[in-house]
Amino acid sequence: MHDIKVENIMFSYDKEPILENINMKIEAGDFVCLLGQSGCGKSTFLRLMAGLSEPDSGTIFVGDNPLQGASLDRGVVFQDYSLFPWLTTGKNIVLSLQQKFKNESKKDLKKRALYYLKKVGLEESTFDKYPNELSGGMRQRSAICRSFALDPPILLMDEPFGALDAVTRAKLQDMVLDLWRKDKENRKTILFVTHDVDEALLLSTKIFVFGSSPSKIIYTHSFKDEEKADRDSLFKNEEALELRNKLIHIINRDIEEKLIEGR
Ligand SMILES: Nc1ncnc2c1ncn2[C@@H]1O[C@H](COP(=O)(O)OP(=O)(O)OP(=O)(O)O)[C@@H](O)[C@H]1O
Repeated sequence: MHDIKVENIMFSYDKEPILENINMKIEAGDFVCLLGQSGCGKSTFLRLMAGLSEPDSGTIFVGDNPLQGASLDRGVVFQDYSLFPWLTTGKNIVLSLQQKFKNESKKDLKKRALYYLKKVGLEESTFDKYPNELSGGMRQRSAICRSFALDPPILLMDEPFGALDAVTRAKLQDMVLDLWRKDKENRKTILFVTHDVDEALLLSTKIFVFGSSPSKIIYTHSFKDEEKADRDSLFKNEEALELRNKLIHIINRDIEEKLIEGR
């Protein structure tokens, strides 16, 4: 369990600056939501966190160690489910587990996969089904199942529920919150990209709002434990409503400023 420190990260694509001077402090066990308008660089930042790209300058520390490349310590869930279509769901999960739990037998890995399939609300029979035989929600549950079964201390989630209908989305939000909360001793640090303010308010212990062109952090909010609203109280709690309006205002202002700049 390690804190994460992001120091002065700069990143550009083909000399086009995307991220400018990103600084963050994240405590181990935080549920962090990264908010911001479309195209501002949230996914780019998550790719840096995953070690899939390198910053032009600056350093990300996990504990005392500068982050270098991809690692099984950081699991990733993307919006597009990222399951190989030619393998059954079970084989997809076991294949990933084999990389981490090298000494475990296939039987034990299957047992582990089935345990987590149940945890994410999927039937055992899902194990033998191909991804195209599952609904979008079931595929995303499978991808989340794989990530939790791998048990990384840090989980990076890039708009994992963006493609789902509202009801499935709400169910999966509750499921991830539940999985994160229950693991009290060893709570994962989650970095979750979304452009949905309500989703961020429901899930996060900490919110970073990314501005655009090039992206800087334009607002940060940390919740104290007692402030945290749940789904039932979210829209009844005045402070949460005030924060919601503030976040929407900050993001809209950022969009308007970008439109004015582009004129
Ligand atoms: N591989 C790439 N090559 C060049 N430019 C890229 C590449 N990937 C992303 N970009 C650009 O970088 C900027 C940031 O993109 P990014 O996907 O990180 O934004 P985002 O905030 O995650 O957006 P969204 O919420 O729409 O997913 C955008 O202008 C995008 O067009």
